[in-house]
Amino acid sequence: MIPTERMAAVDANAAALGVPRKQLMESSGNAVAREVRAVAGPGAEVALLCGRGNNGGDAFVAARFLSAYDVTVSLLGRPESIRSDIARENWDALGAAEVPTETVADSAALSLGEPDVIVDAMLGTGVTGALREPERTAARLANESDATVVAVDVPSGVDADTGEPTGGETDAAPRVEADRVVTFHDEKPGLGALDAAVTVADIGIPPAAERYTGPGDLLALGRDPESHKGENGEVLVVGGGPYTGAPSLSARAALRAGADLVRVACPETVAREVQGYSADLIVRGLPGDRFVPAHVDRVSELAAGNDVVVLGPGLGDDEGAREFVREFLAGYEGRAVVDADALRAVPDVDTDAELICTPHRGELVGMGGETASDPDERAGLVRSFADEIGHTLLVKGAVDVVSDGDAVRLNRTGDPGMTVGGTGDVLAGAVGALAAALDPFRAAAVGAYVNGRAGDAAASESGNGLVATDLPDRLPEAMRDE
Ligand SMILES: NC(=O)C1=CN([C@@H]2O[C@H](COP(=O)(O)OP(=O)(O)OC[C@H]3O[C@@H](n4cnc5c(N)ncnc54)[C@H](O)[C@@H]3O)[C@@H](O)[C@H]2O)[C@@H](O)CC1
Ligand SMILES: [K+]
Repeated sequence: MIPTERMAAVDANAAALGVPRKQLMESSGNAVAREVRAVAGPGAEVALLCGRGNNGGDAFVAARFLSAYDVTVSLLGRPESIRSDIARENWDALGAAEVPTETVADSAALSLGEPDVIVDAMLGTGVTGALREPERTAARLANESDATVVAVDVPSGVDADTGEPTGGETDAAPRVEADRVVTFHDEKPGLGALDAAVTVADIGIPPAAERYTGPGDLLALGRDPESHKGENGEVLVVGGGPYTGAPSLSARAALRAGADLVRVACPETVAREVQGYSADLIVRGLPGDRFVPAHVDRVSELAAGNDVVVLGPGLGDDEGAREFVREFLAGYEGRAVVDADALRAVPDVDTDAELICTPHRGELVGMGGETASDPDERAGLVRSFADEIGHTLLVKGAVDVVSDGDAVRLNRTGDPGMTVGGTGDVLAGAVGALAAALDPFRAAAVGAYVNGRAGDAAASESGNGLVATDLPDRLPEAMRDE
């Protein structure tokens, strides 16, 4: 089962793996033709109703695979209005294949005749709102016809995620009532509820497009261009004590990963140094040189005004800091990224907070989790441990494993040079900023992907001389969709 949004991401990941969309369209069209062959023998009359999006493009391809049939391709709209290059190229290819085509500019010109099969390729997952003309009339005619109606991907006017009419239940607008649906790659959540036979066609999307993060995962980042300061996330980094570099790196990474405001709560002894790292940070010094339980109230107060807390960078592993983490988490109900020395406390604390834990394999074991050398086995172990602790895990390694206890995603961006100290602090900060906008699982997966990409870019310049401070400023480029 794959929701529409995830399908678009997987599609983009497939393209990055060398299987571009036009190739997928070829496979989709081929699958549609196969479905037509399953319902009618050679010579049968087939009417293909095609929209101007890629759903229509699938049918242009199908028509080329149906040379043994009496095929008519009807384009609803003008050829100039075909929306993508790949659909237009397939439209143009129909001429060479001598497939009869017609264009239907308005509904008055629509007549279907008496075909044996109608292929509904008007609208797929790109539909918005109720069917407009001429699709609306075409859907009504298809529903009234005696032909077997084969829908491409999803019946036109049906929401693939919900199965509901796109115009809403109260709207009298018709949707296509298909006899059969040939959908691509995986079952869609909304199709099960329909009174139609659903075929899932494998269109050659490599399993790696789903298994690993890729540029498609960045589609989740689409920011609202109208947003104001503060709407893209406020992050509080809680760390420092024995180390000053760690909280500074996390904070800088959070800013570069898109947070609007980043505050750092740290012992006053290191506050000046953290502030010196970046004038863009708001630094709150706490009495003393280490975190202690007496700081919990003040930090909780600060945390309440933020979307996400990044807890742990540079905290140190003394008993006071450990107790601080336990008491803070016990009372915190928001979202937090937990890293480094704060990780050990997580399995013992009863908290209502929503946590993203970012251990490396050693820290995972320290938390009570297990690891394995076989990647599949390791992924399974991470998943069940995430389920057990009730939080999202991002386990760092040559291949990172992300799981919320249900879904699992692997990430293979990143360079061996990134084993240098501090890159984990950058990751935690980036995930913190992302978690202000995305759910924990996606924030972790996208964070791992972009952090690794920033590392790859840095390594291409500095090789093994890469240092963690090279990474934050490379995040914006790494977050850009290819
Ligand atoms: N991995 C994928 O996602 C793949 C998708 N493919 C096909 O691509 C389809 C999605 O393509 P598109 O994103 O181009 O979307 P559609 O083909 O669904 O078309 C969207 C276009 O239709 C028009 N439109 C939208 N709502 C309308 C309404 N209510 N009434 C009339 N016109 C309306 C708009 O011009 C819009 O741009 C899928 O359903 C599938 O058939 C396949 O080609 C292969 C792989
Ligand atoms: K359709």
